[in-house]
Amino acid sequence: MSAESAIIARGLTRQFGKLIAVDHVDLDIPVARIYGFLGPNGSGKSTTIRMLCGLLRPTAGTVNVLGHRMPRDAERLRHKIGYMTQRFSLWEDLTVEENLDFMARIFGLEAARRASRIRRRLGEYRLESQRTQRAGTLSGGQKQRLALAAATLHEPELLLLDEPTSAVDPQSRRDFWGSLFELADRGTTILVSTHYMDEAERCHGIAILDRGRLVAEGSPRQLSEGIAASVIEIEADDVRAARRALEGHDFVRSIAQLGNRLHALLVPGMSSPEARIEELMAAARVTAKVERVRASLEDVFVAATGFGGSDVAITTDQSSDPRCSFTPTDAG
Ligand SMILES: Nc1ncnc2c1ncn2[C@@H]1O[C@H](COP(=O)(O)OP(=O)(O)OP(=O)(O)O)[C@@H](O)[C@H]1O
Repeated sequence: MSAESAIIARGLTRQFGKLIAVDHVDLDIPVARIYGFLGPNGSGKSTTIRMLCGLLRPTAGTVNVLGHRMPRDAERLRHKIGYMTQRFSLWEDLTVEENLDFMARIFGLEAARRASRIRRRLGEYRLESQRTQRAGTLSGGQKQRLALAAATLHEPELLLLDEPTSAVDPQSRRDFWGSLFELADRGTTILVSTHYMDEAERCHGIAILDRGRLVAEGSPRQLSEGIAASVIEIEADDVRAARRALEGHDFVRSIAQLGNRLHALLVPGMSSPEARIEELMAAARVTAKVERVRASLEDVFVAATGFGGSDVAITTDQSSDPRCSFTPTDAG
C-alpha cells in the first residue's frame, strides 16, 4: 500500500445471484481527502461502501483499507472507521446523550474519555440543547448531526458516509459539509456517496459508477475538462422550439433544460459545434445565443452514464444497518 492511500481496491466485484452489482472496480483513495461516489440508483455505491467497511464479502478482488486486508481484518479496522448510512440508525427511544454514551461504550472508550468526547461532540454538532431529548423526536438535520457525532466519537481515521444528506434541507447539507471539511483538515479520510451534483463538486476526487462499473474518475476539474462531449449552451426566446430543433440529430447526444437555457451535449470532435447549432436555430427561426461552455459535473455525469438522462433520483436504502456487526456476510 502506498503511504498516501487510505483505500486501495483492485478488481472489486460483488454478485447477487446473476446480478453484478459491483464490477471489477479499482480504487485509490488518498488520505485526508474527501472522495465522492456519484452514480444513479442501483449503480453499486452502497454495495461498494459495504465491502470497504467489511460488512459485505466481495465475490472477487482485493481491498486494503488503512493497511488492513478486508474483509479478513474487519474486526481490527472497526476502531479506525466510522460508518453512517442514509437511514437514521441510532436508537430513537434513547436521548441524544444516551445514544452517544452507548456508542462510546461500543467503541470501548473508558469513562473519563467518554464524558469529555461526548461533551465535545455535543458542542461541535450543536446538540447541547437537545441533550436530554429522545433521538426519535429530533428534526432531520439534528438526527443527521447526531449520527455524525456518533460516527466520529472514536476519532476514526476513515469515515464512510452512504448518502448522508439525503433526508435533510439545503442549509443542513451546507452545515454538514462544513463539518466534513473540518474533519478532513484534521486528517480524516472521507468517502461519501451522493446523488447531489453540488456535493460531488465539493469533493477532492470523484468516482462515477454506472451499473456497477467505474466509468469516470478524477477531480471535478479533471472530469469537466476530460468530458467526451462538446457542451453547448443555448439561451433562446422560445426554449421549446429550440429543443425541438435539436431533437433527432445524431450528433446531439443529450439535451437538458436549465430555466430558459438548454445544455446540449454533442458528440466529441466536431469542428465548430456552435456554428452547427446556430444553423439549426436559424432554420427553425429561433432567436438564440449559442456558446460553448465548460462542462458542469451534471454534464459529465450524463456523458459518463451513457447519455441516459440527467435526472438523478433519490431513494432510501433499507438494506444496511451499521449497528448489527462488522461481520462480512454473503447474503448482504
Ligand atoms: N443484498 C442484496 N441482494 C440482492 N441484490 C442486492 C443486494 N444489495 C444490493 N443489491 C442490488 O445491487 C445493485 C446495486 O445496489 P446498491 O444499493 O449498491 O446501489 P446504489 O448505487 O447504492 O443505489 P442507491 O443510490 O439507490 O442507493 C442494485 O441492483 C441492488 O438491487
